[in-house]
Amino acid sequence: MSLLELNEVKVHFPVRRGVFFDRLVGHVYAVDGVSLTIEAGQTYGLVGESGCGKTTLGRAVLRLNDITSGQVVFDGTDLAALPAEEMRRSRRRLQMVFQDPLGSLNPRQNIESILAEGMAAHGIGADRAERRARIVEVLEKVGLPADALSRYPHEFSGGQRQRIGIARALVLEPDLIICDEPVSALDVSIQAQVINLLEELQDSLGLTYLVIAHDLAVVRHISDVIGVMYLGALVEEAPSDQLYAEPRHPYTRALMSAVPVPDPEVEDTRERILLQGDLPSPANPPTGCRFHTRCPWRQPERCDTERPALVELADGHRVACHYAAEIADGTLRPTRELAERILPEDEPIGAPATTGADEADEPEGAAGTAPVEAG
Ligand SMILES: Nc1ncnc2c1ncn2[C@@H]1O[C@H](COP(=O)(O)OP(=O)(O)OP(=O)(O)O)[C@@H](O)[C@H]1O
Repeated sequence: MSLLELNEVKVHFPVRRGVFFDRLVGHVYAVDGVSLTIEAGQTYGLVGESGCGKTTLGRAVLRLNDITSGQVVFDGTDLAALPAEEMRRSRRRLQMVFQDPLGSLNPRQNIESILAEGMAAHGIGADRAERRARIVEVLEKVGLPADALSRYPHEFSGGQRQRIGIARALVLEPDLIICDEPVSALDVSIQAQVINLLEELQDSLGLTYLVIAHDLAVVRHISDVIGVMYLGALVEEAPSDQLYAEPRHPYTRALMSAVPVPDPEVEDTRERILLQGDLPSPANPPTGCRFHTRCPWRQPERCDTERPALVELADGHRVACHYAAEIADGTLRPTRELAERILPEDEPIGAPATTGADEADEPEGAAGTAPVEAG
């Protein structure tokens, strides 16, 4: 059963200029038509470079950002259409865990007060004693001692603070938790502990997660399904193992090729894709396929003018690329100048499909090449 369904969700931020910011000069197309479904009890991992709209999408689900258009159907109700008071009540069931635990915890409140605040706002627990009992129970679940109650955020380590952030969500008994970069502020050694905790809690409490992260390794470990975002839109979505075994979108392949592999033999021989240019501005996204300005397989005309839909190629594997099938079976070769950088030296380059790669097709503003880096 699906718990959360997004239908063509758009979040466009107005850009205003003028002395009184009264002149509308354009929009930032932060999220520009995202449709996805999250099954109850599952984890959906959302990845992509910094600025691609992951956080804005997460916040839109909670209506912390205004939704320009589209539906956010949570357990059968379209949150985008709910009156403010009903939305406030629904928020108990949808919680967010933030990247920076310290920044999201009030330094002047002790842990009991931080956790009790949300409970009181949502009418959970008849009195202070009842709330305290519940808080103690949750602190134990997240691996914190009961004496944490009277302590303050700065007295805890980064990993413990993230546990407090998780506890703050859990005391409200949510169904869905949106974890926005839940471990990226933490030491690598602590990251695994927090990820394991999230998994244990999911198993014992039947939680559903939307995990937003730039780190593909983190997302892979925890996710059932992964969605890859580029400039406000999903470019690929697949069950986690399937995505790693057979990434189909050129952008996903580039992201994956930037992740180091621990085996030196594999590391030396595997595909490495260096993307040209920087991420275009979401205030002025490219026409056609948004990735065409950086795509090693770009075909002039169609890619420049026609926006590809997210199409199901295999069971649960959706890709937004006009040439996904041809790239996968090798009938479409990358363009010549990029091919030199992405193919092993002795592999022949060629194929007529690359002929469009002349000076005139150089993407605008492509100031060189840079390995793609997410987050
Ligand atoms: N309130 C806002 N007003 C205008 N533009 C915004 C606003 N919030 C975000 N943006 C822009 O929307 C785009 C998407 O931002 P968002 O934070 O969602 O990306 P992200 O993928 O989560 O990146 P990061 O990993 O760096 O947080 C960015 O270009 C950002 O500058």
